[in-house]
Amino acid sequence: MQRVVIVTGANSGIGLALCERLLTEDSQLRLCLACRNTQRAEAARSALLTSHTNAHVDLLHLDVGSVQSVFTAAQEVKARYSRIDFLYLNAGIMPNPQVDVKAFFKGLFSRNVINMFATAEGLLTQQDRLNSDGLQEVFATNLFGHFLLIRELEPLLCQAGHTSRIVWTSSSNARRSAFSIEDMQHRNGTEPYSSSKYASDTLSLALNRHKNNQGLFSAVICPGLVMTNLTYGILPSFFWTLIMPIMWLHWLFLQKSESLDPRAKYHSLTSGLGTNYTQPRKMDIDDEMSEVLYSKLLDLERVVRGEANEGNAANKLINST
Ligand SMILES: NC(=O)C1=CN([C@@H]2O[C@H](COP(=O)(O)OP(=O)(O)OC[C@H]3O[C@@H](n4cnc5c(N)ncnc54)[C@H](OP(=O)(O)O)[C@@H]3O)[C@@H](O)[C@H]2O)C=CC1
Ligand SMILES: CC(C)CCC[C@@H](C)[C@H]1CC[C@H]2C3=C(CC[C@]12C)[C@@]1(C)CCC(=O)[C@@H](C)[C@@H]1CC3
Repeated sequence: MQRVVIVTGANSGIGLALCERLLTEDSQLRLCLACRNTQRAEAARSALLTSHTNAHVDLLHLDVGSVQSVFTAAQEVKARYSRIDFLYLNAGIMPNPQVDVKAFFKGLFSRNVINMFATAEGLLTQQDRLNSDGLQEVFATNLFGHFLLIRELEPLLCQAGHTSRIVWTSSSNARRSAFSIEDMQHRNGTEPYSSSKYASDTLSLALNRHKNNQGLFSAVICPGLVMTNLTYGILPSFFWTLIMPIMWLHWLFLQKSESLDPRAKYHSLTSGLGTNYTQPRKMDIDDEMSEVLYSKLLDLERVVRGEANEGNAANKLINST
């Protein structure tokens, strides 16, 4: 049977590379590129069709950072497909990133140096802002929009006798200490990216707990360091070329299909001999917090649904979460 796969943020970087790979693995796929920018999405579709001439590649307009766009896109998906086999939640942003150069040089001569290169711990801050729904933009894009999308698509994802998978593109930058359940949108901190990625790890656990019995399974992957628009937004490309000899240890990907552990994040790594492999590592998450996050996201969902029906008023949202 033709498998239906949806990829958010599919028009560039990891999302586009993933689509290439998926079509190489299974040319019969029904692949749907869920993107916010129609022009870039069409360019990505053309590029994919150049290398896979007979592929079925659909486009879907989706701004995952906008509640209304998620609702509209989900309606469209439900009209087009009768089920979803894979939903890759890959779209992500890291706005206005700043690298703390002083912390870098300090870290370079500390015992934490390997970890620093792998996770950017203590090095990266961002400037977040409120979006037009009154939500923090990084939270809305990297986490909440995807959560709403899952909720809207549950009829297609949770079907009797059928297994569907969700795959989150997380990050080694996800850190427990950057996330607070009292401030899940990260209004008061300077590491919204790390917080949102930690929240997606935690949410994945809760989704497994609530949805496995309905045939829906969630997994978290961690692509390592990949040269994309996101990384070029952090530092210019010549810099990356300069530090490449050091960074090659944290290089790209190989995913094997295996039975996935809901508490593990699947890291893409490269051995000293240049072989790519995937390694599951236990995530620093706990059941209780994942449950609280899940129910807080459901509360927020109720609020935005109320807002969407009334068609307005960001302020209520700001005050209620
Ligand atoms: N590059 C890296 O080293 C790492 C990346 N990641 C994660 O990988 C994922 C992909 O990022 P990457 O490929 O690196 O970066 P890119 O910037 O190349 O890709 C990000 C994609 O997400 C899309 N996107 C952003 N905001 C929205 C939105 N509101 N609605 C819909 N689509 C949106 C972008 O679309 P548009 O073109 O319109 O901006 C783009 O297609 C992210 O989740 C990132 O956090 C994780 C670890 C490391
Ligand atoms: C002299 C320079 C100012 C310092 C460069 C330090 C590098 C070790 C970091 C700079 C950007 C970092 C980074 C990541 C890891 C550490 C750095 C390469 C990530 C790969 C961490 C995981 C992610 O999600 C990526 C988006 C990060 C990209 C930036």
